[in-house]
Amino acid sequence: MNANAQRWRAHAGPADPALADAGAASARQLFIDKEVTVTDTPSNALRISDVSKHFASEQAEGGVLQVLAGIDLDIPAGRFVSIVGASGCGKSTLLRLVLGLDDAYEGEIRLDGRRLHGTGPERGIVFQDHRLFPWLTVAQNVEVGLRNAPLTKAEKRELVAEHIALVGLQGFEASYPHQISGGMAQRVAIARGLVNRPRVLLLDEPFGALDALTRSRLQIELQRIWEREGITMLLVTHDVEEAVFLGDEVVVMQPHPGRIRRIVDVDLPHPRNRSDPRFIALRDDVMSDFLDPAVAGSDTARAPVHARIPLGLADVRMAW
Ligand SMILES: Nc1ncnc2c1ncn2[C@@H]1O[C@H](COP(=O)(O)OP(=O)(O)OP(=O)(O)O)[C@@H](O)[C@H]1O
Repeated sequence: MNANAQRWRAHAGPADPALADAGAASARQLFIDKEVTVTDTPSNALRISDVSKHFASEQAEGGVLQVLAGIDLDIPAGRFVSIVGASGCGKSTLLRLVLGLDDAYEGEIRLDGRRLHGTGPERGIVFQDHRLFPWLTVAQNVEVGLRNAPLTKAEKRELVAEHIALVGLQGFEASYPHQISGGMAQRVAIARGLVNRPRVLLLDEPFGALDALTRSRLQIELQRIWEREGITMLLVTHDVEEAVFLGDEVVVMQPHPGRIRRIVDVDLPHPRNRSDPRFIALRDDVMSDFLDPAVAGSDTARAPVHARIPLGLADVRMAW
C-alpha cells in the first residue's frame, strides 16, 4: 500500500497502531471533519453523555415527544456493543445521533475525545436494507464509501479490493446488485461501511432482512471481521441471541422515553458457542427483561420481531 493510502488508513483508525502514529499529525490536518472540535484529551472511546432527544409530534402531549432520556454509554475502542430494546425505544435514533445525521439533541457525543457534529469518515454505517445503487457494480458501490477520500483512483481501487476480499466477495467485483443474493448485498454494504477504516462501525439491524441461515453465517463473518480489524462496533438488533453472540456487552433499552435499563457483560470468548450453557444462560437473562411490560413497551406499531423466551417456554415466539 502506498504512503497516501496508508495515511488514509491511519486517519480512520488502523489495525496497526504504528500506522496511526506515523500518520496521526497529517491525518488530523487532512481529514478531521471541519465541524469536529477538539475539546478534550483523546480517550480512545465513544462517549455518549446524558443524551436526550425530543421530536416535535402532533400526537404527543404538548406537541413534543421525548424519544431518548439521559443515555450514558462509555465504549472503549475496539469493543463490540449490542443494543436491544422494544420497537420504538429509540435505538435507531441513537445511532443516527452518533452517525451525525441529527445534531439537535441534548447532551454530548465524543469520539476519541472530540465532540462530534455532523457526519464524518471516522463513523461508518450499515443499515438493514443494503442501500446499494442498482446502477453501480459491487466494486463501485464499495467505492462510494471513499467518495470524499483524498486518494488517487489507484489507491481507491486498492482499498476497495482489500475490503471486497475482507467480506469474501472476490470474483463479484463487476456484478450488479440484482445479480447477487441479499446476503452478498449486505456484505457489500459492510465493505462500503468499512472501506474508510472508520473508528466506529454502526450497524442498524444489518441482518434483519435475511433468512436465518444467511443471518447466522453473516454473524460469524462480522465477528471475524471485527476481530481482524479491531474496530469499535455498535450494533442495534431485535435478536437477543445475535446481540449476545456478537457483543462484549448488551445494552438493554426500555421505551417511553427510551433509556438504558441495564448493561449485561458477555464475558465469553469469541467465537461463541450458542449451545454453551453459559451462552444460553446469558441469552435467557437478557430475554427475561422482555417479559417486563416496561421493556416490552406497548407500541401498537411494532415491528414483527421475535425472540425465544426462556423460563420453560423455550421456543415460544413472542412479538414485542
Ligand atoms: N423524525 C421523527 N419525528 C418524530 N418522531 C420520530 C422521528 N423519528 C423517530 N421518531 C419516533 O421516535 C421513536 C423512536 O424511533 P426509533 O426508530 O429510534 O426506534 P427503534 O427503537 O429504532 O425502533 P425499531 O426497533 O422499530 O426500529 C418512535 O416513537 C418514532 O415514532
